[in-house]
Amino acid sequence: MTALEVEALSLTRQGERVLSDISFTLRPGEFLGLLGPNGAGKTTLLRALQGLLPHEGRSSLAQISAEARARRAAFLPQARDLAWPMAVRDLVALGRLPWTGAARSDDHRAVAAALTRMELEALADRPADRLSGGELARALIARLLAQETPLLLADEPGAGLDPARQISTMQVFADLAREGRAVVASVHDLGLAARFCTRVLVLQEGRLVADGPPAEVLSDSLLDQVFGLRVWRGEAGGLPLLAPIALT
Ligand SMILES: Nc1ncnc2c1ncn2[C@@H]1O[C@H](COP(=O)(O)OP(=O)(O)OP(=O)(O)O)[C@@H](O)[C@H]1O
Repeated sequence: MTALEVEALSLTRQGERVLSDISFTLRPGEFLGLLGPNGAGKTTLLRALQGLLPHEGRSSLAQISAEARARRAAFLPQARDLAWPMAVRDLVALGRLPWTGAARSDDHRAVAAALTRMELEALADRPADRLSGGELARALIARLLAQETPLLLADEPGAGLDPARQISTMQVFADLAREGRAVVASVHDLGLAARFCTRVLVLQEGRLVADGPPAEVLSDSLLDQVFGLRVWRGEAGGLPLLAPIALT
């Protein structure tokens, strides 16, 4: 059983090749970190594989109806927009909209669980337009969680979060993967990707240049070649530490 199959996906925008021949298969239990420099194609890939952008090739998610897709995959876009002011609890409850019939009896539990996972209980009744940027980012992640889909797609979920919240959010995604969901998140923090992701996929100029466990993929030569970075490496609590030091 697979959570997502992407086969030979390519995309051209304004005559420029933005994605070239991307193929990968994701299984339940995987937390995939999508890495790559600015402009490498991470956002484009996250959108194209849902069928939100015209592309060549195949994605299992792009082939199904929008209704079925919303029950299979939840998406956190890069923009942290709030369409109109509403209480945080109601914002999170929007994640339940794809569900109908008997599944709606789970709404209360799913919203409460998402608020708890993102430590938002104390803010649940606050109008979402009166949150800080990081608090709103957490509320939007809670909306993603409340959708309770087998696959979660998140574009830079750590953006705007303080270091502790970045760690706890990566931990939430890692836990969800361990519980049997599949997660794809674009991540700029190589250290967090190394610690929490079970697998990383590295994009460079729209091409897939590496795919595998972080310990194997994030070699000195790859980080030099793709990011132009030299890193410090260590270990804490049985998990790898990796911190950029300088440009190569
Ligand atoms: N609307 C658009 N029209 C044309 N080109 C675009 C458009 N949006 C993005 N691009 C180009 O597509 C390429 C990939 O962009 P994308 O946003 O997917 O990169 P990214 O890896 O998500 O970058 P970042 O880390 O900066 O968020 C870039 O060269 C970008 O300039």
